[in-house]
Amino acid sequence: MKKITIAIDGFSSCGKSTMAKDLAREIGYIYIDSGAMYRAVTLYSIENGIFQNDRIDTEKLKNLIKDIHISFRLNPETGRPDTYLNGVNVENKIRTMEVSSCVSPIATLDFVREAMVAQQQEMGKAKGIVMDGRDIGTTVFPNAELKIFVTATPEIRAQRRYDELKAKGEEASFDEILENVKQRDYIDQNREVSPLRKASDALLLDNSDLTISQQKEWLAEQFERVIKEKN
Ligand SMILES: Nc1ncnc2c1ncn2[C@@H]1O[C@H](COP(=O)(O)OP(=O)(O)OP(=O)(O)O)[C@@H](O)[C@H]1O
Ligand SMILES: Nc1ccn([C@@H]2O[C@H](COP(=O)(O)O)[C@@H](O)[C@H]2O)c(=O)n1
Repeated sequence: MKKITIAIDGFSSCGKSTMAKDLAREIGYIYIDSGAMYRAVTLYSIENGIFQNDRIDTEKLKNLIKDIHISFRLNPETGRPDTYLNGVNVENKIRTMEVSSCVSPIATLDFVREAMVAQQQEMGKAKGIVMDGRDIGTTVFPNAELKIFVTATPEIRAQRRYDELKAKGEEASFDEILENVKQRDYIDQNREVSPLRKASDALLLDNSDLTISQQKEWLAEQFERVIKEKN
C-alpha cells in the first residue's frame, strides 16, 4: 500500500498533536511535532543567553543554529516520542510557560525557519509521516495528500491546556494561558515568513464541540478516504 504525507496545521492548543499522534500510531506512520522543534530552539536560546529580557540576540543565534540538533526518540512509558536537544531529553522543559511565551518570536526568524523546514522535509522524504504545526500544508509539504486545518475558540483551547497542566499537578493560571494562546496566534498569523494560514486544499475542522474520540474518528475517516483514492 502506497504511503502518504499527512499535514495537520492550526491554532495553538487546539488538539493537533493529540489527533496526529493517535493517527500515526494506528496506521504505523512516523509522527513529528514540528512545534517541539521551535520550542527546542527557544529553550536553547534561553539557556544560552540568546533570549534575555525580551530581546533576541539574532546574530548569536544565527551563528549557533548549526550547533542545535533536534531529534525524537520513542518513550516506551508513554508510547510517544520525546524531544531531544543535542542528545538531552527536553520533553518537559520545552512545555513550560516560559518557553511558550518566548517561542513565537523565535519562530518568526527566517534562518530558524529555514533550518527547521529543511530538517522536517528530510524527515518526511520517504512519506508515511504525520506532521503537525503551522506551515506544514503550506510550506513544508505543499504536496501532502491529506491536509487538515484545526481550530477551536481561544477560550476552549485555553481551558484544555489549563486542565492538562492541572492534571499534571502544575501551577497554572487560566488568564495567563488564554493570553499566551491569543498572543501566539497573533504572532503566528502575522509573521512575514510562512504565516499560519489554512492551505487552500486543507480540510477545516472546528473541534470546539468534539470529544477527543470524535475527532479521532473523523480523522481516521479522512485518512481511509484518501488512501483508497491513492491506491
Ligand atoms: N477535542 C478535544 N476535547 C477536549 N480536549 C482536547 C481535545 N483535543 C485535544 N484536547 C486536549 O487539549 C490539550 C491540547 O491538545 P494538543 O496538545 O493536542 O494541542 P496542539 O494543537 O497540539 O497544541 P500546541 O499547538 O500547543 O502544540 C491536551 O490536553 C489535549 O488532551
Ligand atoms: N510548524 C510550526 C510549528 C510551530 N511553530 C511555532 O512554535 C510555537 C509552538 O508550537 P506548538 O505547536 O508547540 O504550540 C507556535 O506557537 C509557533 O510560533 C511554527 O512557527 N511553525
